[in-house]
This record gives sequence, structure tokens and C-alpha cells, in this order.
Amino acid sequence: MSRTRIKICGLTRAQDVRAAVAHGADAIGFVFYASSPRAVSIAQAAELVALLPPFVASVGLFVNATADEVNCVLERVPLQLLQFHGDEVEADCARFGRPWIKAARMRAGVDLVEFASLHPGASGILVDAFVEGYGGGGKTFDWSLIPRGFGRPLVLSGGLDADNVVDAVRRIRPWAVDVSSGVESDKGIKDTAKIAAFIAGVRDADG
Ligand SMILES: O=C(O)c1ccccc1N[C@@H]1O[C@H](COP(=O)(O)O)[C@@H](O)[C@H]1O
Repeated sequence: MSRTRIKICGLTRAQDVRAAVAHGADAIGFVFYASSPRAVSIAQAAELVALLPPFVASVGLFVNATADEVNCVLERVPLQLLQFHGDEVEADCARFGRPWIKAARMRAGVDLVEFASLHPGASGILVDAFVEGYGGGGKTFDWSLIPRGFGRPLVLSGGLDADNVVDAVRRIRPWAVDVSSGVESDKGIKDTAKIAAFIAGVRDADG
């Protein structure tokens, strides 16, 4: 069984980037959504991305951004993966020539297979709880909405933390997990001990 990849999202400080990398994160997410308390400026993101060593991916999170807004970020920040977390359709996501993932906001009635079929070019489908403000709400959802044998790389997110991630990984066996609130002491401020415990939990579940 392959190792579950780990993305830590919503970083705003150099020490948090260093901590996530030191504890073994595979990817670091930067939020380019002005309404988020974790939003970073282009200049701030460029400085933080420069701290990443080889083989730790930089991910840019966007919510209903215009092409100009995304291109403006891409001109200054070397992002390896784009995460679209709003109401974007396939064409909105595919126009930048970069690998991308698409978030599904999960609640009763969402058909994940149908959702995924509408985003054939996505490298993976991220599942998050349906919350006001599009994401980063620290809220779990009913994991039984994820069909068995989903067939696309699945990124599990939404209210994960060190306490529930072991069970989540054992039950769902996602390609990757993504966490923001569950490793914070305050919005946008990560807690090194929580990052360490979260990553240890994933490794424990991987066995
Ligand atoms: O982090 C945010 O502020 C954010 C804002 C808007 C959309 C998505 C956002 N974050 C993503 O939300 C999920 C779940 O986060 P949490 O662990 O429940 O806080 C995750 O994929 C973040 O990347």
C-alpha cells in the first residue's frame, strides 16, 4: 500500500513552513482568497515558497478567481499545483497549463462520481465539508458519501486533526489528506506539535 501523501494548507509564516517540511509534509498550501483569514499576498507567498526544498510541492488555493488574478500569482510564485476550491468549471481550471485539483463541497445529495466526471482534467478530486466561506472551516462531513472504489486520486479534507486522521485514513484510504484548521493554534497560525501529531497519525494509519 502506498504512503498517504500529506498537504498542510493555509501557511502564512516561515517558521510554520519549516516545521511542516521538517515533520515530513509532502505539500504546502497557500491561500490566494482574500476573504480567508489565511490569505497571503503574492510577495509573502513568493518568500514562503522559496523555503521549500526539492520534492515538497507548492500548492496555490483559489476560490472563484479570475484568470488575470491566477496569472498574476503564477508570474511571481512558482506553484506546482493549483487547487480550485470554489464554483470553477473544468475550463476555468484547465486554462493555466498546470496540474490542478478540484474541491467538491460535500453534503447530502452530492454525487461524487458525477462531480468527478465534470472535471476529467483534474489530477485529483479533493473532498471537503460544505461550509460557508467555501472551505477551511474545520468541519468534517459524512465520509460514507465517498463511494468505494472511487477511481480517481482522492484528497480527503474537512475537519481532519490528529485525533480523527488515523480512523479517516484507515477507513477511506485516500491518496492524500489535507489539513488546515486541525493543526492551528489560531487561523493562519500553525502549531508545530499539532503538525507533528497529525503527520505521525497518518504514518501510523499507513502502518
Ligand atoms: O483555508 C482556508 O481558509 C480556505 C478558504 C477557502 C477555501 C478553502 C480553504 N481551505 C481548505 O479547506 C479544506 C478544509 O480545511 P480544514 O482542515 O477543515 O480547515 C482544506 O482543503 C484547505 O485546503
